[in-house]
Amino acid sequence: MAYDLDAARITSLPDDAFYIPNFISEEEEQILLQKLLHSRTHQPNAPPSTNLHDSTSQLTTHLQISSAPSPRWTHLTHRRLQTWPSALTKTNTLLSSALPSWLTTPIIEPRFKQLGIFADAPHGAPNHVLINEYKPGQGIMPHEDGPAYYPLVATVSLGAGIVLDFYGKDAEEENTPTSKGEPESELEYLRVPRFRVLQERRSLLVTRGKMYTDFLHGIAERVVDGDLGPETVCNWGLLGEKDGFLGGSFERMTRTSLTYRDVLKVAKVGNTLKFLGR
Ligand SMILES: O=C(O)CCC(=O)C(=O)O
Ligand SMILES: [Fe+2]
Repeated sequence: MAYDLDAARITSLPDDAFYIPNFISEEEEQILLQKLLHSRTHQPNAPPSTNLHDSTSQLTTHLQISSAPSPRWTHLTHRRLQTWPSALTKTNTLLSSALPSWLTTPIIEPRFKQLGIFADAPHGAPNHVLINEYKPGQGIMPHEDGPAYYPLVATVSLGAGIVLDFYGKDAEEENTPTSKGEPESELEYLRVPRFRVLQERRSLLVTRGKMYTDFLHGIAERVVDGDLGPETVCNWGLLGEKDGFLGGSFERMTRTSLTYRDVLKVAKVGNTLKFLGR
């Protein structure tokens, strides 16, 4: 399949954001979800994989033991998370290690390559993937991804749709009081998103440049995403299957995101082991 990045531009957003529906097939989505289903919860001393047919997991298990922390599910209060190939160090450095093939093919190779989205990134390709899983009612607080990464995130959504909210960084300007009178705390202010992007399952969302550096992004803790339409959803015209959203709302289901990034600082694991061995 050939992709035309410019046709995918979300023109109502500041530079730059792109949306491609049906970026992966249903079969590819199922393979990825199966991989994640069989990942165990993070246990520092977990025994190696016994799945003899799974050479990827054997290889990564070997790498985990010899080098990096185990990238299995870590449970947070509001979602659970995997970090591949490993979490960054305290100085935002990635210990160099290949991504497993199920995260690489076909998403990075050949599709990101065809789109050229990481062509200008320092490593020419993503070297890091965060996987977040959200059950209905779960979300992620407005935040920015920060300077550890080249300012571009490519997100593939699995399992279900979800609305991603973007907020201006200037809190004063963006916040509106939820009630009249003196707010007791900052929490009394309800942040109103400046932009909303509906990410369908199997879609790709790319944000870079100003969209990366000048805005916060978050996912509201809701069980229903509502108020959906051409006026309120920035990528409405680019959606693959609008029919499911014409009623103006949908019930959340479990949604998993793969967020691909290029970590700027990379250390060779060999050097690190030498350093640790001293
Ligand atoms: O799940 C998403 O689409 C957003 C995840 C996110 O913002 C992050 O991991 O930094
Ligand atoms: Fe983020």
